[in-house]
Parts: sequence; structure tokens; C-alpha cells
Amino acid sequence: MLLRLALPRVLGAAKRPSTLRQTRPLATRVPPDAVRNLGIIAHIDAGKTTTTERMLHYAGLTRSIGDVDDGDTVMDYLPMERERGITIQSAATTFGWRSHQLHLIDTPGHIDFTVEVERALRVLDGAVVILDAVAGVQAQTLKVWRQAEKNALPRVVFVNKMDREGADWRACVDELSRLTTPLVLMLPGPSLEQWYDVVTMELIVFDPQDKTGATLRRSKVEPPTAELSEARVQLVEALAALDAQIVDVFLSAGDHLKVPAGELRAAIRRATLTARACPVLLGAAFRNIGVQPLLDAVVDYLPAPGVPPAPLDPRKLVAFAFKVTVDPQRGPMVFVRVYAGTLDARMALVNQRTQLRERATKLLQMYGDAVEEIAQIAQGHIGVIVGLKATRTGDTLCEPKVKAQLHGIDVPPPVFVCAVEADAPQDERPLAQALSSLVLEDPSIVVEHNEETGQMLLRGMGELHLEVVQDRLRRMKVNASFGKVRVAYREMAGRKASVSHTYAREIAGRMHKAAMAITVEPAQDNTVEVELGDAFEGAEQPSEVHRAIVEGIEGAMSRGTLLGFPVARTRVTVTNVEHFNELSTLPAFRACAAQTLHHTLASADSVLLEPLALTTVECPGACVGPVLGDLSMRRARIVSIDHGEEAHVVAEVPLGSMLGYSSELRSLTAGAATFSMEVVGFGPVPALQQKRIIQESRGY
Ligand SMILES: Nc1nc2c(ncn2[C@@H]2O[C@H](COP(=O)(O)OP(=O)(O)OP(=O)(O)O)[C@@H](O)[C@H]2O)c(=O)[nH]1
Repeated sequence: MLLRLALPRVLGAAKRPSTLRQTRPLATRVPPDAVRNLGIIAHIDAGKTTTTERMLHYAGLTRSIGDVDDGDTVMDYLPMERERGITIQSAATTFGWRSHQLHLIDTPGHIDFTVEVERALRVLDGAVVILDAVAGVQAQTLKVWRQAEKNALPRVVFVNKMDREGADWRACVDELSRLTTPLVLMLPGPSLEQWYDVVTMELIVFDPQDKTGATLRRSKVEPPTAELSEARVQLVEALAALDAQIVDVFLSAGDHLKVPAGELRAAIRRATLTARACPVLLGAAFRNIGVQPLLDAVVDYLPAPGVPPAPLDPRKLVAFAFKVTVDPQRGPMVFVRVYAGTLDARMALVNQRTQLRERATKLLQMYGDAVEEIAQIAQGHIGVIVGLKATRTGDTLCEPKVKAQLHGIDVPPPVFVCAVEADAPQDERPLAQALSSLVLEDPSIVVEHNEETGQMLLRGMGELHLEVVQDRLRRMKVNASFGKVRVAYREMAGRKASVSHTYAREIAGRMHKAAMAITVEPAQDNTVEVELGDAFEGAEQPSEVHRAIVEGIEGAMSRGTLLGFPVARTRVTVTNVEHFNELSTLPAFRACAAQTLHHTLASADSVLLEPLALTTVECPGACVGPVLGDLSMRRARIVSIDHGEEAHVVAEVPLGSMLGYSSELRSLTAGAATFSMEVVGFGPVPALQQKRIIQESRGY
């Protein structure tokens, strides 16, 4: 039910999370092959948080089971997350299962938080993909699946919500077979509490008397049912197509049913590690069914961290900061994965982006929102550093004298914007401080100060993203007001235009002068070309002059002349640069380039470009008519329509016309539809529309 997201779920005050029973589940120093760094990824509302809460409970971390519907979960611990029942920030937690140490990252399913998912995927070795047994593989599942694939992450699939009417695990497996080789390891039994284990050929019974589902019993199925035998045959056959060793085992066993469970597990593990096959488990987390077999599968089939990637020296510390949260008491808490060496408390670290030396004051292990201080974070593990002041998400940290740059995080350009203003002069400083800690935490937020209007602009990935930022600022007790959330357009030269301009200005008793001509024209991408000409032959600093002009142009291109949005798809050529001997300083060239470009763009009939979102709507077949009618009013270009009982509509729609879409779609389909959006590019705004946007924005 994606639509629920647009409207805050009204609950009472957020409760405390379920109490922690076991604060020291395992020492940090378990052998590396007993560590699993895993994420849970899925379409929104598939049940990630519900499943995670059960995992923590069965692992002994919580006394009672948290419930997203009651707002008392451990993993969703921001007040807004508890209120809305959605996961916003990836929360990392550590727990033990069968003598293994699991570092688990819960990732948000909403499209606005794709960067959060991306940053989590980078530090994981494997993932659990949760499907809703009724909805199957959904649009956002596909997106996160592809993200996982890009990172070659081995995956285990959990088909959740098997208790719902219309649950169809076979349809889920069919859909999965378009993406991978599904290895079905469980089958439904005679009742919701009874399941068949295809690997051990056992019946698993979740004791109906135990309301937490913690008690389960296993018994051999003798003789196996026809369905179980068939599933066993299919499992062995699927593995045989991928793994030569299991063929040998099968040939000596002589029968699919006689292949020993241990050999099967080893083959499933080998196949899963290649990321070409996925074990599939079934359950209903909300009913406390199926979570322990899922945890077993994590331990049995997902990879251990492995050796440090080349060319890292395994003895020298290299760590990657995949998340920063600013805690009011502790200050910035930097979540790291250690790729090589061992991180000790009080170790000096050099941030490879800033080259600044920082010192860790404490190391912590997180259990939901509870913490334990630890002395070390060993290679392959995930933990938290306290004491770093200037480390951002995506930074690499090394011990002094070691140089290494781990993969950064690609942040797509923010496409939504809103103005933010301190309520009174004394609120300006707290606002600036709060914004700078939010930027440390979330690299997909951009804060911009417009010197001409004095306005501060917040740019983000989506409506919900900016609402979350606003909500967090309010909770940080910052007194500020926010403008309407708008789409962040781009501006492009509408036609070829040239302007010559002379800059001359006296500053502190000294004259600065330069002159040049600039031509702009529409293009596929932004390019800047500077021809310095004969006047600069033999001059002392042609490369510095060149750089100053490019800097001036790049600065001016960040603010177009129509509404101040960044300039895109425009070719800029600088010619006839004039030199006035000692008057032509580098600042004069920089300022002249910026002013000339500004005048040129102003005479080039600039046009607005709007972000285009590829939008996928899934709805009951009967709702397709109204959904299409509404999309066409939003200037959508329909890409495909997949009719059926459950219809699938893909359309390219201007993002600006999708503001508030979730509540509209909800009323059109009585809450039966879900949708996802992804910005795929920019396209010109029709002339009439442009006039209206400019009028609304400028007020004239
Ligand atoms: N019937 C049924 N409902 C479930 C099951 N698991 C979860 N739910 C419900 O589905 C809804 C979404 O569950 P969450 O655990 O919040 O889903 P999520 O994937 O974490 O959602 P986001 O964090 O917002 O992406 C809640 O109302 C749950 O109670 C299940 O096994 N069966």
C-alpha cells in the first residue's frame, strides 16, 4: 500500500522501542567466516521492518516483538518513522544467530530514499529480498534488484505475507525466474503453521500455542508427499544446471531424494555466491511464521566478508563511511565498514577526501537504538565511530600514511526544491548548524544560498524527502519557515546568441578590467570552450586566465537568468578575450566571464527544462481507465500498458505534474494501486506552461 505514505498515519505519541534483553550478543572477534553483512531490500510495505523485528526477537535482542502498526519497532527509530510506519534512514544493527555475527541494515523502500539504499548496498556482502506474496515482484523490487545486481550481491528471497488472501508463491517464483534461477527451499504445508523444508524433507511446525512463533518443531516426512518430492527433484535439477559438483553427488546417490541435505546446502551456497541463483523461502512475518528458516538461510547461503579487496594491505586500516547520523548527545556518529586492518578506539584517521586528520574517541556497536562501547572494529565488520567532525557519508578513512580511495556514492541531482528561512535573526545560526549536520548525514540534500535574494534553498530527491528534512529541522527545535516544495527545473539557451561585454570596476583603489565575447547555443550537454587568441601569446599566465574564465562561467551556469535554476544542455564559446595589461587581473577575467555569460543567456530566449519521471503504476485491471485519464491530464506519455487482472502502466510524466500524486491515485483506485517513479532525464516545458510557471514564481 504505497499510497498510505503520502498521509501521515495518526498514532499517539511514539512509544519506546521494545526493551533490549541481550546487550552483548557476541564478542566482536568472531572469525571472519562467521560474519554476515546483509541488507533487507524490497518494495515499500513488503514487510522489511516487520521481518527485521522478528529476527531481532528470535536472536534474543528484544524481549517482545516490536510492531510497525503500533509504532514501537527497534529498527525504525526516528520519531517520524514510527509515526508514519515507514523506514526512512537505514538503521544498522548487530545480532547473533547460530554462532554467527550478523550486521543488518534495514533500508527504506521509498524511491525518494534510493541513495540510502545505494549506500547500504555498497557495504553489504549479501541481501534478503522481501516480496509481498500477493503483489509479487513490484516496480521498486525490480529497481533494488538491479541495484543489487550492479553490486553482484548474492541474494536470498523471502516471500512474505503468505497469510494474505490471494497469496501466490508460485506466481512470485515465475516472476523471479525472469531475473534469476529461483531455488525453492520451502513449500506450504497443510496449515499456516506447517511448512515443508525441501532441503531436509522435513515438516516444520511453528507451535500455534507460542504466540511469538519462537518454538518450532521439525519431523521427517515419511513417505514424502508427491508435491515435496517434485520440489526436491526440481531443486536438484536447477542446481545441476549451475554446479558440476552436485551432479557428481547426484550420480553416486542415484536419486534426487537421496542427495544428502549437507551436500545440497553446500551446492545452494556455491550457486548463491555466484549471484546467478537465489534461494526462495516462504512465510508470514506478521504471524511470526518463517523467520527462523530465513535466518538459517542467511547464515548458510550468504557470503562472509572475504579478504580485503586488492590492492589494500590487509594489515593497514581502510574503512568506508556509509552513513552519518548526528546524535544530539554524542555528535556525529559515523557508521563504517572496515575493509582492511583493525580500527582501534582512539586511533588517528585521515579522511581521504579532505586529507584532514581526525581522531576516533569511541567505537560503538549498535543494537537498534541501543549501543555498546567496543574496543575494536575488525576487518569485515560494521560499527560506529564517535568523535569525527568532518566525515561525510561516502568518505574513505585510513590510518596515517596509507592512501586508498574506496568507491564513493553516486548521488543523482536533486530534483525538488523548497525555500527555507530562519524565523528571526537569532535563529539563523542554529538553522545553519542544523542544515550542516543534515548534509553530513545525507549527501542527497543540497543547501544553497542565493546571494542576490538572500534566500536559502533546500534541494532534495522528492517531496517526501524534503518533508522529512523539514520534519527533522522542526524536531531539532530550529525556528524556520519553509516555502512550497517545487520541482527543480533546468534552464537551457533557447537559441544561438552572442554578446560582447567589458568589465571595469575599481575595488580598494585598484582598477580591474577585462573584456570578451560569449556565444551560447542549445546542445546535448553543457560544454565550455575558451579561445584566448593572439593577445595572450607569450603572456605569462594563459593557463591561469583560462581557468579564471572557466570558473566564472561555471559559477554563472549554476544560476540561469529565467528563474535561477542551473543551466543545462548549453554550449558556451568564449572569444575575443581582451587584455588590459596590469588592469586585467584574474578576478577581472572571472567576473567578466560571469557577467558576459549572464547577459548572453538573458538574450538567448532561455527555456525551462523539467525533470521527466518514468512512472510505473500497478493497479487492478478495472481501474486502468481512470488511472490513464488522470495520467493524460498530467501530460504523461504512455510507454506501455500491461492489461490483466493486475494492470501495469508505464508512463513518462513531467515530475512537476506529479506533486501530490499519491493521494490522487489513492482516491482513484480506493487504495488498491501502488506506483514508483524514477527521474530519467529532462525535457522542454511547453511554452504556455513555462509562462505560467514563471508568473507563479516571480509573481508577475
Ligand atoms: N498480512 C500480513 N501483513 C504483513 C506481514 N508482514 C508485514 N505486514 C504488514 O504490512 C505493512 C508494512 O509492513 P512493514 O514491515 O512496515 O513494511 P516495510 O517493507 O518495512 O515498509 P517501509 O519501511 O515503509 O518500506 C504493515 O501494516 C505490516 O503489519 C505479513 O506477513 N502478513
